[in-house]
Amino acid sequence: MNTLKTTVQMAVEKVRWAKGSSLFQDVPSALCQVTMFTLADVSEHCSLNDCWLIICDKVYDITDFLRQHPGGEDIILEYAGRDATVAFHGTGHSSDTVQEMEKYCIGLLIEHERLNLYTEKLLFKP
Ligand code: HEM
Repeated sequence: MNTLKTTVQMAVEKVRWAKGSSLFQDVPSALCQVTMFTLADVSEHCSLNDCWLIICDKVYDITDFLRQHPGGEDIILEYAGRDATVAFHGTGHSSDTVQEMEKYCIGLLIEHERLNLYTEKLLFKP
């Protein structure tokens, strides 16, 4: 796996995301570690038993949730291993879901491969 995780990157990301996202709220900064993934990393997790998605540049491992998804597992599997931002927001998920899903977040997309860094702010915190 090509996972990139360096001290400098983690420090920069921590500050950025603490400002713009609920991801690290209430997490003591000394314990705050951000794992970076490339698109290639994420693409390796594209099956029913190992399913990652990218939504707003965050990486989610939803393997444990997949079979309980109210919209069905097939619709998510179409996006397994890749970016599902537009599909996720296009299907009008509730704000409760947006908060709850943070427990599945395992890290961030590496900066130069991001598309939607500020989208979360625009969509969820008008
Ligand atoms: C982390 C990823 C996801 C989570 C945690 C999630 C969770 C949920 C939840 C809790 C609902 C019930 C409605 C609500 O409260 O929002 C729902 C509905 C739905 N989801 Fe997702 N979802 C995810 C990704 C996706 C993706 C990528 C799609 C692709 C199009 C999708 C399509 C749908 C559809 C179509 C419904 C409506 C089901 C219905 O009302 O019959 N979801 N999802």
